[in-house]
Amino acid sequence: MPKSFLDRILQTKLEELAVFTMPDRVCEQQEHYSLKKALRNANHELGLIAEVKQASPSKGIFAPRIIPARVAKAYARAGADAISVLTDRTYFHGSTEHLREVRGSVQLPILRKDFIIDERQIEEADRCGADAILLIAAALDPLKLHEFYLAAQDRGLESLVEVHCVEELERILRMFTPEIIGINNRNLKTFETSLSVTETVAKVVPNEVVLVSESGVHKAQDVCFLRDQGATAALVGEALICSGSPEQKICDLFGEVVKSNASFT
Ligand SMILES: O=P(O)(O)OC[C@@H](O)[C@@H](O)c1c[nH]c2ccccc12
Repeated sequence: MPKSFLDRILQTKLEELAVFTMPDRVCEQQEHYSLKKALRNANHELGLIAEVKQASPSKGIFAPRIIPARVAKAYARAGADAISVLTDRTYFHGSTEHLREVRGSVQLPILRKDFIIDERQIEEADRCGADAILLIAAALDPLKLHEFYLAAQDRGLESLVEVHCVEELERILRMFTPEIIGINNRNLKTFETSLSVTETVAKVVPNEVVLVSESGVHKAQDVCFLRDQGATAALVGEALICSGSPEQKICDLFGEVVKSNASFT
């Protein structure tokens, strides 16, 4: 059997973690912002986590010259409820530096987007200014995932638990009920996206959970569709970054801000 792409990414992570050094704290951290509360109290009819993303394994580098802090400020001005920052260097050209820069530029919850397989990465996220971390069900067994979820909680960090299919979700739900569940519309083998993944998996997500639909959102109809499936929020990267004007694109996709509580500096 050829190794799956996720296996390759996880192998690289292991190698990187072998030479890991813990960074200093970004600043005397104030209280964490709550991702869950921000999404429940969204500025648009569907919440938005806007992602700072320069590259992906399927597309290569599509935004070589973005300035993360500047992009994050534009997202905040347009009414994004939270910011996701990719920190994986090898496959997504991100970095924890981006996380620090974004932390210094917006007063919104920040999600650290990476492949977390070691508790040290949770402390690192905290030190670099994140408010939440991503935990990928396909990368962790449910026991480990729950352990990391609790470790994050101990630090005041929330977790977005990402699944790709009903089976993955059911395995997690047998163990515990996460407060925020992300359904990734991207097939990790083919990299194709289909919002029908959210349509199928959303039916199994308990009502009280904050449901985030991730990847493959490009049009205003996509946003309407996801709202109809019961999503609380969408996580959007490429469509915003590649648009040339993230502010305009957010307005095109999400419409008018229905309630302005965005704060930014
Ligand atoms: O650029 P898109 O199609 O809007 O997707 C954003 C986000 O969902 C995607 O970057 C993502 C979802 N889950 C991940 C896990 C690791 C790395 C990246 C991701």
